[in-house]
Amino acid sequence: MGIRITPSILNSDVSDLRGELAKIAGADWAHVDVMDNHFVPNLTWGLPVVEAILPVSPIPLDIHLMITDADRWAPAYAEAGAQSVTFHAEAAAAPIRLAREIRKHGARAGMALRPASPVEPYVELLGEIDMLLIMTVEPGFGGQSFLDSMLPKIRAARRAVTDRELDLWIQVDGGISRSTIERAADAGADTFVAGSAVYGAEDAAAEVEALRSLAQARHEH
Ligand SMILES: O=C(CO)[C@@H](O)[C@H](O)COP(=O)(O)O
Repeated sequence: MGIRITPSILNSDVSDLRGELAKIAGADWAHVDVMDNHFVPNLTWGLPVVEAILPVSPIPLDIHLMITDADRWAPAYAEAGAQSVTFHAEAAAAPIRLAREIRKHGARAGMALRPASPVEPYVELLGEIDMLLIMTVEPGFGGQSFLDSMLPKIRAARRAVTDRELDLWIQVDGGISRSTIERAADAGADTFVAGSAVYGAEDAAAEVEALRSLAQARHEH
């Protein structure tokens, strides 16, 4: 199973996004949190900022939409050139149609679940998406503690993927660091968002590699 490290730029120095993206050139994707102050109590950036950083990013962009009107906005991020676009299951009125539309524009389609949302109601939908994002903190802010209570959900998702022989990545987001990534990898996650762990480190590039080795070692275990 492949491992992907996808650092979140939420807690980077946003006055220098180009420079901050350059620091994580060795990662797989840059994770970009779009928040609308409705779905979550925080406001970040939207399509114009994503369009501005797409051409200067050394790695593909992974867009995580924490917005209420996902059906309206998600396809535009795919059309702009994001490699992956993730909407929240709780926010999408027509998740299957939306996933198909994202894919039609050439991007990978992701679906995210808040901590309170179980995976079971969505298992029949997994064949329509490329990635399931399991939030391991309450969405909205970086720097929170990893919720160990999400481990059974990650395990349940991994079981569903294995049973159905799906080619689906399981991404975890929130509180991922050197001290939590192994637990998430053991439970079945293969794609890891890390915000403050990477941008709070002395050497962001080295931190990406440290996280990658820890997760890789668990999967080879
Ligand atoms: O989506 C979010 C927060 O809602 C994340 O992507 C955070 O940016 C992760 O930050 P850390 O928990 O790793 O500091």
